[in-house]
Order: sequence, then structure tokens, then C-alpha cells
Amino acid sequence: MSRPAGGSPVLTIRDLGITIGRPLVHGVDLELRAGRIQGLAGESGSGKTLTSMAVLGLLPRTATTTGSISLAGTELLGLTERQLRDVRGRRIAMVFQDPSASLHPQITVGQQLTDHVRRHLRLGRAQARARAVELLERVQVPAPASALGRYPHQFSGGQRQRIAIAMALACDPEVLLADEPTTALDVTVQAGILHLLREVATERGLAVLLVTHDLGVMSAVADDVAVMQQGRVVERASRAELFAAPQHPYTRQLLAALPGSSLEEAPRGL
Ligand SMILES: Nc1ncnc2c1ncn2[C@@H]1O[C@H](COP(=O)(O)OP(=O)(O)OP(=O)(O)O)[C@@H](O)[C@H]1O
Repeated sequence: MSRPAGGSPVLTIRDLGITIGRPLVHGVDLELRAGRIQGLAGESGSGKTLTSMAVLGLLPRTATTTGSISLAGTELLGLTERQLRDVRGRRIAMVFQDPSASLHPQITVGQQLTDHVRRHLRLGRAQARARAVELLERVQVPAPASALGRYPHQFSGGQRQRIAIAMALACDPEVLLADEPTTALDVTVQAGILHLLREVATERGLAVLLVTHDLGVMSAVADDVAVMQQGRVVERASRAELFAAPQHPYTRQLLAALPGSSLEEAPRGL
């Protein structure tokens, strides 16, 4: 598949509004670019997950949306469920906080990976198996060929998240949505997963949206960061700018909460 050049826009969100009973997300603009990691930060309830669910067409039926979400020129808002199924998993993949959300507990890892690539890429059995081994190798799961015969619970949490990333990469998507992908993991394991996301984004020209409440995670890998508060983007900047000179009081407050932050003296309760 031909890939957009590094840095070119892949997914554009314009003036996104989401209402579920009441307005919850207001006028969000975001641009995901090939090979770059766009961070979306903000405290619990600020609208990060709703924004990424809108991209996947996974909002509750009672939700109404306004604005535009465009994937390489195709408008996603308003697609039928059938059309969305073609986009989801194949062109836009996702990784969640809990890898179990993407892995079936009673089906071997090999079966899940090969089913996924056979369904979406129409590969034969042997080709699908070769692709599964290659994917597990890429995400550095040890002994990939024998890993195919094991069940998700036979792996550690960090390895399970690597397998979930392999599933996400299986169909060579253009966009990866990662919602709190390291929140459930030990700190030592977190760094490895973030490093892997960084590598695959760069080598595959993948446009990544990294949703997290944790600015420590953000500072490790995001190229650009948008900060949400109460359903709005209140600040956007490159990672370097955001951490060196946060402009919005809410961003300063989030940064001050980081352990070892030099902003610990920043005003609170804003
Ligand atoms: N299905 C729903 N029906 C009604 N309100 C919802 C629904 N889903 C989310 N909300 C509300 O929308 C707001 C934003 O939620 P969202 O899950 O996007 O926040 P978040 O920033 O991702 O937080 P968290 O990190 O806790 O997931 C919250 O006030 C939440 O209560």
C-alpha cells in the first residue's frame, strides 16, 4: 500500500461536537499525521475517550455528532455501520488500556491473529500464519512460533499488550488509536511499550492518537500534545513547547502534579 509521506495529514478532526443527552465535547480540532504521535491529555471526564470513540464510530446510539472526521479525504461521520466495519480494524486500529478488550480469552493467540488477517487481508492459511509470526517478532514477543499456540492468560500483562499491538498492526492500518495503553502496566514495562509504539509509528508511517491522563507517558513519546478540559481543547503545542512553557493554567496544574515536576509551585485549584 502506498503510504503518505512522513508528517502529511492522515486523519483530520474539525470542530467535533458530541452530545449525549447534554453537550459533552465542543469544537475539537485535531490533525493526525503520518509517523507522528499526537497526544491527547486531560483529566478523567474531559472527553478524551469520547473523541477517540467518535473516530471509531463507536459512540452510543443516543449520541449526536457535529463537525467532521476525515480519513484521507473520506468523511467518517455519518458512515453506515457496514461501511465503518471496513474502516475499523483495517484502516484505523485501536489499543486499549486492558489488552483483554482486544483478545479473546479462550482462543489461542495464533488463531486470533490469523483469523484477523485472513478476514481483512484475504490471506491463505500458510501466509496468515507467516504474517502472525512476523507480527509477534516485530512486537518482541519471545519465541513467536510457539507463542501462537498459547492463550492470552499465559502471557504477562506487558506481553499481552504487545500481542494486542500486533493485532492492531496486523492489517497495516493508517491510524492507531491508543487509549491509556500503559495505564494498567508496571512502570518498568510501560517504557518498553511506549518505545514500541514510537518505533512502529516511525517505521510504518502510522498516525497515532495517544490518549492518556498521564503527562509522564506523554512526555516520553508524544510529538505533539493537545490538552482537554471539560470537553474542549484548551492548549495544543509540540511536546517540547508544552513541557517547557505551558500556557494554560489547567496545563500548568496537570504538569505540577507530575512527580519531580519543577512546576510544583504553580498555582493550584484553578
Ligand atoms: N455513554 C455516555 N452517556 C452519557 N455521558 C457519557 C457517556 N460516555 C461518557 N460520558 C460523559 O462524557 C464526559 C467525557 O467522558 P470521556 O470518557 O470522554 O472522558 P475521558 O477524558 O476519556 O475520561 P477517562 O479518562 O475517565 O475515560 C464525562 O462527563 C462522561 O461522564
